Amino acid sequence: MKLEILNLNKQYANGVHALKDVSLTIGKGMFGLLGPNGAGKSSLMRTLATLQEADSGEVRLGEIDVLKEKDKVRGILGYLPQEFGVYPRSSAVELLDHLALLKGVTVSKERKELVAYLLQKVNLYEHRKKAVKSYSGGMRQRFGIAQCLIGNPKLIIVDEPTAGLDPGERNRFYNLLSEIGEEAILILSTHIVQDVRELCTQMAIMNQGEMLYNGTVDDALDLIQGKVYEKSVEKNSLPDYREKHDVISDKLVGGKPLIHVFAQQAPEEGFTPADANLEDVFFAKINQLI
Ligand SMILES: Nc1ncnc2c1ncn2[C@@H]1O[C@H](COP(=O)(O)OP(=O)(O)OP(=O)(O)O)[C@@H](O)[C@H]1O
Repeated sequence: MKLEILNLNKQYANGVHALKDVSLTIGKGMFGLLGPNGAGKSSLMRTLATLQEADSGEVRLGEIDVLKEKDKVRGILGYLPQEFGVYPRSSAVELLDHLALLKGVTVSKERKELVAYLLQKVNLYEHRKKAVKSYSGGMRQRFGIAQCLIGNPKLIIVDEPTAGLDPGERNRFYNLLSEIGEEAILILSTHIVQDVRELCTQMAIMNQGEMLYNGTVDDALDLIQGKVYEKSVEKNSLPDYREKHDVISDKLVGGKPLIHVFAQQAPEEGFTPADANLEDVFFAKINQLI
């Protein structure tokens, strides 16, 4: 099964054009949708999850017309939104049981087995009786994945799932995602480059409603391989470098800015070839250098 998005457009009432002729084809496995805040990722995810109308365009999931046959999509969709609200006092078991019932698992014994299976899968079984509200960020996100998996979805959408997780929690969450990403189409929407680098082979980069890149992570890296140079510079000379060079990014290393520039050859004294990474591709695309 493939997800095909064709010329999708969305303009909000305030005039913001959140999706501009967006086209993408996504197959089975983990797909990374990368973009800075405000790029339009959530608008796209909400549209795919049938929670929001597009102005024009087409989306097909296998034989299903996603924009028209919403109930069919919902039957095979797992969605973890950016803001995942939970009922204040319900335990994980109660909440999952309730959600499974809403999703049509009406036989009580079946539901009980499913809930236990899901809680084990996301490693929350021993915390099953605690209120979800009391969970840490990482546990809550894993609970979010458990509810996503009810009904054995063919399309799984997770929107910015690792924001706010500490490194340990993030790693646990990565492992869980990579496990479930094998059997379905899984779209991971994120502004965190590391999420995509560690988990995805296929990816897209989006900014201001436009798709700037769509392809493999390796091809993305090839776009800049051998064309990134770095130099540690003084803070007050940054504007100068920005003016003279195609600066991809600057970040503080040991309190001093380390700049990455895009160039066909070593630009000047003091620059050394950098190991180009996905973050370089991301910023080079966003800043329209490539
Ligand atoms: N309901 C809405 N009404 C008006 N403007 C909106 C609405 N939802 C989103 N926007 C605007 O559309 C643009 C895209 O927002 P969207 O939330 O889709 O981006 P995003 O890439 O998911 O970013 P973030 O990570 O910040 O949520 C932004 O400029 C945002 O302010």
